[in-house]
Amino acid sequence: MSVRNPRIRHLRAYTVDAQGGADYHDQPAGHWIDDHIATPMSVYPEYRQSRQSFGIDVLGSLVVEAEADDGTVGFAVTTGGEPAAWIIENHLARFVEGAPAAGLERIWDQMYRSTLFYGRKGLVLNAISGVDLALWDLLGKLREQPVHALLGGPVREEQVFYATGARPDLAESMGFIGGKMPLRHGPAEGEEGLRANVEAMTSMRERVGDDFFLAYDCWMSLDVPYATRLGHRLAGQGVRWIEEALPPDDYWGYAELRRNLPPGMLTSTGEHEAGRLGFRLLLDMDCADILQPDVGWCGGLTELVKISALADAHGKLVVPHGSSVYSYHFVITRHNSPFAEFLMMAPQADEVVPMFSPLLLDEPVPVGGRLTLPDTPGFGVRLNPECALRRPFQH
Ligand SMILES: C[C@H](O)[C@H](O)[C@@H](O)[C@@H](O)C(=O)O
Ligand SMILES: [Mg+2]
Repeated sequence: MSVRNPRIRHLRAYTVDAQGGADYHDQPAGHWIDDHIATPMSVYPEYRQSRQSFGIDVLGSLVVEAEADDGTVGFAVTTGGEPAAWIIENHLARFVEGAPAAGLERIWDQMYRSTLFYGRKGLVLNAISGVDLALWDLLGKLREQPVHALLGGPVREEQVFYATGARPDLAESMGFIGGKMPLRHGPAEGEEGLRANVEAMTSMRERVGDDFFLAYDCWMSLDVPYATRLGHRLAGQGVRWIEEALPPDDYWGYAELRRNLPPGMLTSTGEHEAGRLGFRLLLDMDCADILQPDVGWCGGLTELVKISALADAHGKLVVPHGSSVYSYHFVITRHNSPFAEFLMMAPQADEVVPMFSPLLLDEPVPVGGRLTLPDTPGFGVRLNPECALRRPFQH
């Protein structure tokens, strides 16, 4: 069998006008994901009730297409919208076009080094991730292999999932192994808020079985004293981990919190961290038991492979944040990623719907909390032709 290894002739970045998609925080009113959820902005009463009120959905979805000179097209979706599209078209495309489709490492390195003067994390790494994932999809299609095969192949037959959403009790009945709820109140909401946070978890524990794990997602909203008190008030309730309690740059705080939490209650973070050096800091400083890179934000699959190897060498789990099919292809190939996250995108978290709906076709979802990935080449998904793409900048 001959190996097709053409060059990349075109890189294109699009935005999408539809709601939802890769920017899954962009949902209609009444959706659980935009209900009263604790955030760093909860210190301001006027921004407590809705995350959209402070702009959680301003970026929008990004679609990146990479076309090889034999006409094969790979693509990926993530968040980033117009600002990321601008970076890709005006800056990153030069490192991709003309390069061999199998030259992922060199392309990644050039994108990263050339943007260091304004990048390193955040939006620029979103853009790099989008390009990197599109290139993995392209390579899989050229090689006629699923991405998980390019990564070394599955280490297990099927993937099990925990669910994130407002209704872990319903998730349990759907077959998920655990449920993670958003914390609703931040420190500025005082003792009453703390009591409500504890009561919400206590009542959820009463509604689920003893073997079903629960976790609290704090979305960067707390400080060390509050998170420590919350952890101790929840002791004995089968709370497996306290997630992203602090701002992502507070490595010192995470290390302290990890020491403070009651035995058996783990610390997790990394959803808003990027790059192997960011994760190295989390590991070196003993900040967390579980790392949660988002493959659409942390630098893509090329970087996630390195982050995961570092974590593995430190005996830590990597349970990637969301990112749908892009993380499933990775998780199935690694022993230190024993389960995956599924974000419940149904407005009331009462049914399983594809996370990036309506943007992708063939997006796999867990059934009974489990998933066997198909062997379709690349990531095995297609763009939904009903979602109109717009290319705001063309190089
Ligand atoms: C539910 C959380 O507040 C976020 O919306 C979600 O993106 C995330 O933090 C997660 O871990 O899934
Ligand atoms: Mg989270």
